[in-house]
Amino acid sequence: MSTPEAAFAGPGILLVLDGWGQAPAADDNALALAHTPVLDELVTRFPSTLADASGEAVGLLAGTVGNSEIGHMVIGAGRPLPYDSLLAQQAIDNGTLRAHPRLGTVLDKTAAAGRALHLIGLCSDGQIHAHVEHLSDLLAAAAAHQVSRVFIHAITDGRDVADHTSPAYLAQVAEFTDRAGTGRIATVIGRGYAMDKAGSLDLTEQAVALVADGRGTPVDSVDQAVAASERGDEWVPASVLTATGDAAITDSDAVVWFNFRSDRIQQFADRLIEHLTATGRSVDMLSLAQYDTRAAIPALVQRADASGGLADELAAAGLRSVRVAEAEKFEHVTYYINGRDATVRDVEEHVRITGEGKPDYIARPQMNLDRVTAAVVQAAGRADVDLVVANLANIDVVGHTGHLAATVTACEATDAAVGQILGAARDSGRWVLAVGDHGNAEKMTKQAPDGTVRPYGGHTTNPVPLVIVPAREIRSASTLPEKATLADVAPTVLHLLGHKPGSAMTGRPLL
Ligand SMILES: O=C(O)[C@H](O)COP(=O)(O)O
Ligand SMILES: [Mn+2]
Ligand SMILES: [Mn+2]
Repeated sequence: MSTPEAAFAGPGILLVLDGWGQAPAADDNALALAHTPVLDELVTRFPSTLADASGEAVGLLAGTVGNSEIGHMVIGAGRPLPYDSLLAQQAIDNGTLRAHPRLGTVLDKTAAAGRALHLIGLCSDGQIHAHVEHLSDLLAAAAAHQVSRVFIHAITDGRDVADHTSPAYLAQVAEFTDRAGTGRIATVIGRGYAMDKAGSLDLTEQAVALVADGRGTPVDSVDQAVAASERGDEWVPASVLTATGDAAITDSDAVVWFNFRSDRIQQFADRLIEHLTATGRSVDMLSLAQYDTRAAIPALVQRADASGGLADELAAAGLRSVRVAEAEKFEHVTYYINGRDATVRDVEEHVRITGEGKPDYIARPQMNLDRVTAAVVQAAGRADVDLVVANLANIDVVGHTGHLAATVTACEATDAAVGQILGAARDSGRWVLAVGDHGNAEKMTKQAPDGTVRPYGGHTTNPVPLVIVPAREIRSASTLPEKATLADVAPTVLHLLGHKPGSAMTGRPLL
């Protein structure tokens, strides 16, 4: 293998700009609207390309938007990884989900005892946490096993899909139950409550009380539940469908979670398990894919092996890395980039930046970026650190508000931070590889099914910029291939550090 051009070789910084996608300038492109002299110069002055960060290139179904988990996992693994959404869809398409022995056993037991099956999950087709159609397959399985009492506890989205679309998804659920001949929506609640992951247990407890004990506002219809929210689909208050009748979880019932992604449902699952145990209710519980809960829940779809990635290669080579991100993306530069592996290797240091109080992303789009930047600059100045891995969260996290002006400010704050980090890299003789993990802020509107164009804070299928800034100020003759994917990042990083890509990596060094 060739050695990297001298200007690039040596210690470096891998900088993930979360939600940094590429799209032509438009009046809903926050990145293009923002004044970003540093980012603009980066892509014109240094070797750069566009990398695929969505769909099959990273291990998702074709045409599926990227997300932070698969994005960071593929950046770390150096190869596409079949993600949980893809594995669930394959299991549905080839019939193995419906025929899963674990599911069959639980459904038979539930049917024989005349107990209820509770299906809990996010009802949208955002395909980041869940796909409402997966519910349809579980309903068919319940019907095949003659489970007659099936209660759906629907979580409304408005984040991975355009806001105010939840009535359409709930109508789709009603079609599924009609088709299967079993199941009724029993409760509705917004994901802001049911899928909090910031440890705000007061929110989670509302979802637990709703699903476990039927405590919520009585409503006559799902539309009434949705209309009661003053902050869109994410914040639909805990609502009980009176027409469905008592759907509280009783002893010996079964619960199946149909979100495939763990991060935002595990807090709810943990608290529900604890609440049921504390109140003497023993249930059979399954989840569509594996969750990182305190108590293990048997899963219907197993995770792909993500070992042999950057973390393993750095450890084998004895290369020290410092990981820096604020709380929102801390797991992404540690757990996910390490292949969903919670081991902290001897040569790794993890720096988690936390703010004070509850974050308000619209009022403070800067978040705690100044402290993230300071930590990166500090780590970059250390001679014993081979690689600094950092995530700048603002473009994505603020982008999710769907608030254009705040997102523009987030882009500008990120631009200034990148400028400081580039300065520190120059001072310490480091190269910088900057890359997005998926698109977000370059597209802040979306056309709803009814044709209206609405603010949209979710992710996109756009490619992401990938730039390599040399350690020394020279005019480099190097160019990057026209096409790249996130799988090329780890091989490139190892190459710049003077090492070969790992044998499990299928991506290639871009220089
Ligand atoms: O959970 C979220 O905030 C969004 O649904 C997905 O965003 P992420 O993939 O960037 O976490
Ligand atoms: Mn992300
Ligand atoms: Mn995101």
